[in-house]
Amino acid sequence: MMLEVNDLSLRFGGTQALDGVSFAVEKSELFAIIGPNGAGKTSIFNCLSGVYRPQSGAILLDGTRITATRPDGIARLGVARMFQNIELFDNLTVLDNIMLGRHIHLRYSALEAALRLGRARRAELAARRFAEEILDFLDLQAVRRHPVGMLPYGMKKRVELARALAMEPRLLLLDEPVAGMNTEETEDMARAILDIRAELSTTMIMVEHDMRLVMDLADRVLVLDFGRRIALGTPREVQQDEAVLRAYLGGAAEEAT
Ligand SMILES: Nc1ncnc2c1ncn2[C@@H]1O[C@H](COP(=O)(O)OP(=O)(O)OP(=O)(O)O)[C@@H](O)[C@H]1O
Repeated sequence: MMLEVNDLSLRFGGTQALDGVSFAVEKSELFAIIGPNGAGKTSIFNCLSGVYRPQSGAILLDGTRITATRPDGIARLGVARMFQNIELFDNLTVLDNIMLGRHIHLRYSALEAALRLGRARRAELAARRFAEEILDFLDLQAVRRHPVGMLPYGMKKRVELARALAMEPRLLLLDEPVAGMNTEETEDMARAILDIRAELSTTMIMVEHDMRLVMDLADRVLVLDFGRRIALGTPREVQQDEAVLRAYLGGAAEEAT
């Protein structure tokens, strides 16, 4: 298993955000986490990326315990996150935003960087080549020199995805990747996610409210309600699960069936 989450609990004062949640994600899997508002989805992402520290339980990435690792350490271990709210630099170009995502891979000393010699120069060139590949891969070449602030919403999200991919993550966290998108933008994003899985074999965990997208794309789905795991299985399995239907009574899960 590439990721193991064992008996994770997280509390905020009187609120039990996560209550003994366990699941495991296989390498190259596209894993989804769903649940009604306040179910604990974002809390899991925040634990996985080191933003929150759970009171109990363990998170293992390729066997290494990362439960108490800080966000920068987790990023360096290869966990990248595409945020729900766009966190790009509006005044910088698409290419520069993507290059920034790459900087944690450029491990050279300040002196080398200043002199732009040897290792630094080679690393910079490799980063540039890789950024170009990602621009091709996500069909962003036409806007590479455009300031991100000028782009339409759907394309900004694609740049955000490109920046996360630039870290060559072994685990990519997608935080509501199609929130606020129209039908066409949603289809583009779905295709990009499928391309990433098919061609890069990146392991992905997606939190998403769009049931149709989750059911179409995910290999397996974890369903949370009030911080507890109520179901885990294939999209077909969770859609037929009694507890899931109850949690979503009158909600999106029924629409998707
Ligand atoms: N920083 C925090 N301080 C206090 N309570 C929090 C904090 N973060 C989350 N919570 C609480 O923990 C519970 C789970 O929240 P979380 O954001 O993980 O749910 P969610 O499933 O992502 O919800 P949504 O679908 O609305 O984004 C909620 O009751 C929420 O109010």
